[in-house]
Amino acid sequence: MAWLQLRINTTSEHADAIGDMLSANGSQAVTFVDAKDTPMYEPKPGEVLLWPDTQVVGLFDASDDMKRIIDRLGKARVLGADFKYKLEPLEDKDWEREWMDNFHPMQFGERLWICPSWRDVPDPNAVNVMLDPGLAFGTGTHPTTALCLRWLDGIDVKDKTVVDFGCGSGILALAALKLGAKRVIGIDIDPQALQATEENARRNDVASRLDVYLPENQPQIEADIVMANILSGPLLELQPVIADFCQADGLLVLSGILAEQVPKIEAAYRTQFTLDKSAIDGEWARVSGKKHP
Ligand SMILES: C[S@@+](CC[C@H](N)C(=O)[O-])C[C@H]1O[C@@H](n2cnc3c(N)ncnc32)[C@H](O)[C@@H]1O
Repeated sequence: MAWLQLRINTTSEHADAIGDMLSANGSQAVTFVDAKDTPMYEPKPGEVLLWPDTQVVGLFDASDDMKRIIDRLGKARVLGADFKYKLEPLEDKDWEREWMDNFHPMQFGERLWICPSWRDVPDPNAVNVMLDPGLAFGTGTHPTTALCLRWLDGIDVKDKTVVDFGCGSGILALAALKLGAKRVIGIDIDPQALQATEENARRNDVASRLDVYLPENQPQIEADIVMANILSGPLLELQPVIADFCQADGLLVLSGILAEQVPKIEAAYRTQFTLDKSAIDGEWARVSGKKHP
């Protein structure tokens, strides 16, 4: 099916109303994108943040009468008859295939490879995690995941118990299991993430050493290693929970933190952990350390 994209630059104040108008005029999907390059911090629960310069993008069937639609939009007060827009054809692609074609095996540190489950492994002797993230976050392409994977590759995981808080696709949990962890607990607020984590564990023949939980059912355990790649807001809010998962002398790695948020995270965790020098990848950071004895 062929599609047309209608792009309208506006402000965060009018973006919602314009999005509604596009939907009312037959747009099959409406997305909001940053019209400039403005950093956006995480929203509070239930809050939707838009950029000060927001571009509203409507997706229309190529057979829609765009001239009539644009004339109608021009009658709206928030736009006006001579509003600026860009109309462009959207190449018809198999989007799922496209994503899969662009996901390739990646090496992290010395031993660890994340390999899409539908591809051959480049090095059969490496520690290979076969992964299909499905709808969950965590392919290894995001710097926050990469920072944690490199850290994991650099420590001794053999026979350790591990908590992966915010497990997403299970990428960190599986990496720990493939590196020899005795037992891993994966926790996530998203049931689809727990499902992806379990499926990936079966795919890697490590399911018998993994248990997954929603936060409300999470067990009270003290692990040798605790990993949490969630955003800085929940890392601060859940500091007591995350810290309590780590036993004395246990190791902690945190990511999902913007570089400028590091001091706040360090201040919150320094009370119970001796922290390493933070690691930075682009705008993202990793904080790691060892729990006080
Ligand atoms: C950035 S993803 C990380 C996924 C994976 N661990 C990785 O490193 O790529 C964060 C995950 O944490 C989950 N999450 C966010 N807030 C959470 C919370 N308060 N408790 C548990 N999980 C949470 C999200 O559903 C998401 O799957």
